[in-house]
Amino acid sequence: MSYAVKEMFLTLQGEGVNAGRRAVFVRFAGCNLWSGREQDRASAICQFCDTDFVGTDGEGGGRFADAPALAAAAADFWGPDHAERFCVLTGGEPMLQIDDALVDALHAEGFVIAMESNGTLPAHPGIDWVCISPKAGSEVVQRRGDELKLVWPQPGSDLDTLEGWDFANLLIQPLDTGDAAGNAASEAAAIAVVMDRPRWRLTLQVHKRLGLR
Ligand SMILES: C[S@@+](CC[C@H](N)C(=O)[O-])C[C@H]1O[C@@H](n2cnc3c(N)ncnc32)[C@H](O)[C@@H]1O
Ligand SMILES: Nc1nc2[nH]cc(C(=O)O)c2c(=O)[nH]1
Ligand code: SF4
Ligand SMILES: [Mg+2]
Repeated sequence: MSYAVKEMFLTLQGEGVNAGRRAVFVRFAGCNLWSGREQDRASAICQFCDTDFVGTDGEGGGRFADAPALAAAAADFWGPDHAERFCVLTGGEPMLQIDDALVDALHAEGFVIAMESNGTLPAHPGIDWVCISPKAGSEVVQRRGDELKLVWPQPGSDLDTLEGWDFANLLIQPLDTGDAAGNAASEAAAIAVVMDRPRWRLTLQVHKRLGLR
């Protein structure tokens, strides 16, 4: 199978339990909860997306003919050292494209594989770190994993229900509204959740604060 990748880059994981870790990001093109076109945003299931995942024209992006080609490109971004190789598969919705061949090829290059998914498709069992970020109004089938990362506030999502799922870490991530006042309100709302429910921890998108990708 070939893979449509919007962009690929080396950075720090900015979110979640692995925040601060050196990582190659592979951003797959396409999502099942929004077309990615601004004119469709208001009618999409997921309306707050902060990401351009349309097409394959980003830096490091392209159509990769097969899994070894994609994995070799990720290894090039990491560099020759094999120690601690870590990649994050995101998008868009990465589970639309991740398959056995890709997981095997990334493992063969020595990568620990993390994934950021909306959970509407089952996670590939070979993924080493599964992060699920549920979206209100979607049917989440992947109800177990390493971290559940809820963007907040999110009308229609129920914290009690999510606490019943099988995740090792429960994280609240303030909604990036695109403006300072909105972001301050999101942060206050997220802090209030943690103060009220000690099972949850605050996670911030630190790459945005640091000016990283
Ligand atoms: C762009 S998504 C791609 C992966 C997958 N489609 C998903 O939604 O989990 C990556 C992460 O960014 C989060 N995210 C998207 N838009 C956001 C926003 N405006 N504010 C905060 N987090 C956001 C998502 O919830 C997800 O955890
Ligand atoms: N640095 C950095 N960390 C991230 N963690 C999750 C991201 C994503 O868009 O999936 C992301 C991203 O876009 N950049
Ligand atoms: S599910 Fe993820 S990639 Fe798709 S629109 Fe929502 S945040 Fe963006
Ligand atoms: Mg992002």
